[in-house]
Amino acid sequence: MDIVVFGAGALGSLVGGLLAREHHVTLVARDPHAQRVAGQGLRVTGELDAHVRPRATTDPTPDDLTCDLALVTVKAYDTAEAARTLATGDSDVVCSLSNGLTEGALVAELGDRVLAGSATYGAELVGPGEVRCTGVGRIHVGELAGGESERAERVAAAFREAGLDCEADPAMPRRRWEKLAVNAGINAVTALARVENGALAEGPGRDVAHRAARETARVARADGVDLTDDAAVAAVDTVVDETAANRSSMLQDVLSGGRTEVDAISGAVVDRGADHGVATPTNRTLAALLRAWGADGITE
Ligand SMILES: NC(=O)c1ccc[n+]([C@@H]2O[C@H](COP(=O)([O-])OP(=O)(O)OC[C@H]3O[C@@H](n4cnc5c(N)ncnc54)[C@H](O)[C@@H]3O)[C@@H](O)[C@H]2O)c1
Ligand SMILES: CC(C)(CO)[C@@H](O)C(=O)[O-]
Repeated sequence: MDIVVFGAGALGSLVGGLLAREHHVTLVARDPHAQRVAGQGLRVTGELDAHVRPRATTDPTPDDLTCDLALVTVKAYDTAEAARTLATGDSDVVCSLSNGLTEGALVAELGDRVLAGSATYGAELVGPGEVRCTGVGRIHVGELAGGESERAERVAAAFREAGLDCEADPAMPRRRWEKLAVNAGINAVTALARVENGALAEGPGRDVAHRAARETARVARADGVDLTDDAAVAAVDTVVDETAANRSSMLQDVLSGGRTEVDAISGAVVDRGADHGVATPTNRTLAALLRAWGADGITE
């Protein structure tokens, strides 16, 4: 398969690097990472080990972006720009692995080429040309509206050929909303309280994370997705348990003084809730506090 990975930072370099063992992969990345990959290849270290030579570019032409599959692995807030650039090429299928609700920005530019995706692999960019796998997870792909899908099966088979754990999921809408509930609960609370995920196993943070997840489930149901409050809360508890020692991606963003994905996570729950007349006071408060930090944030 001809595969473009748009936004090859941590996750995109890991997934793109592993796919390059079997497929023709182009990484769209930024320098100095792109330059190092183009010159010396990409090393995958940590829980997996590979040295591969995908193509890498910072400034893709429409020809570079013409492919069987474009994977979008930018931070959620860069999705709209990625979609505009991808629209200059001719990709058969486009699939985002970013956290948060990003499909609106993709569909606006790329229409029905867009598939939903999610990834639970863990990745850190160690430095130019090297990505560390911090957790072997699983990738799911499927139609935005759900249902069986030949093209999602094709994508999943191509991932498996390259040795990645990947399944086509006919219930992607539910999977994505459940992941949103997890991120709305864990990411926002750990980023604001400055605690590891495991701190939400008990105490006041747990209660706030549960409230945020229950609100997300209510909005999901108003959106036509069958996600119960109990299932959303159970998903938060499972991830807290399985990733107790992790610093969530949003906590890492706050600690490094970077921009957070608040708009696509807590903010998306609030906005979608407002569309359906569902009150989301906990997510509204979390989003406001994260935005207050983002406007004037102290990192020490
Ligand atoms: N890192 C993980 O373990 C992990 C796991 C699951 C999901 N995610 C999600 O995946 C997404 C990406 O996360 P990440 O940790 O890889 O972030 P990251 O910041 O390491 O990677 C994103 C990369 O996209 C690049 N980029 C953005 N716009 C670009 C453009 N126009 N041209 C070229 N490059 C561009 C950035 O420079 C950056 O290197 C996020 O939504 C995150 O929540 C990450
Ligand atoms: C699953 C998760 C919450 C684990 O830290 C992760 O999605 C994150 O950090 O964004």
